[in-house]
Amino acid sequence: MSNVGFRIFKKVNRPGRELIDAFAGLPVANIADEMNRFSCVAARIKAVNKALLLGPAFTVKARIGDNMLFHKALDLAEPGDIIVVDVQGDTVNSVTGEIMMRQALKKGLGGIVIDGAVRDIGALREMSMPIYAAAVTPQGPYKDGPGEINVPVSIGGVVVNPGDILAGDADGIVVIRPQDAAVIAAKAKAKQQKEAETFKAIEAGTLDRSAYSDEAFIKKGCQIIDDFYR
Ligand SMILES: O=C([O-])CC(=O)C(=O)O
Ligand SMILES: [Mg+2]
Repeated sequence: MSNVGFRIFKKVNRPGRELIDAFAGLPVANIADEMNRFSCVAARIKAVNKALLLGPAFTVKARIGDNMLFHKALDLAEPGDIIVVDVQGDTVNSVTGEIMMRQALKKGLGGIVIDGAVRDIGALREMSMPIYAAAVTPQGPYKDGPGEINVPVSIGGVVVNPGDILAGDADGIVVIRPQDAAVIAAKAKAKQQKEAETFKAIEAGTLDRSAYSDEAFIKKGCQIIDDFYR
């Protein structure tokens, strides 16, 4: 493929729905913990509404301030897909709004993630489809291209390949490679169950706090002073 920067790959190697659904109901924080606390999209990319994100990535590399390729992705993406838009973090121009998001909703897309800005935020906040973005501005997009569809992109410091699994909640988004997904989902589920037991122990007053005892701190070299600061 020679026309780097202006090309469209129509096919995405999507993981099976069963593999994706293994993450349903798991807090994103627990999933990320089981990836050694890596692979989370930068905190500036936030949920616009309360809808939970889970699905395979359909990627767009957009020219700054331009959404021609994003519009094309709306036509090419399949129900359940998450359109991931890399505009290099630029927030001077919004690259989507209510008209486009109504089309995404109508198509049954899994969600939209933009390392950039949106507009028509009042309507987007009320939508049942998950939308994540870095900023809001009324200043709209141009529609000229170039750009690319379904190549690896970078959003919030994380590489996203077409077909990677994205999971998002109020905390943010984690990106999972399909080949690692089964193991990570199993570990995250076990962690969630362990946390449920921790919550019960907190209520029962039986939670083991020995890791934070005075002895544990002294062993680390901490000075513990039974007096006022003066
Ligand atoms: O003009 C655009 O392409 C973005 C927008 O506001 C909309 O989709 O409503
Ligand atoms: Mg609009």
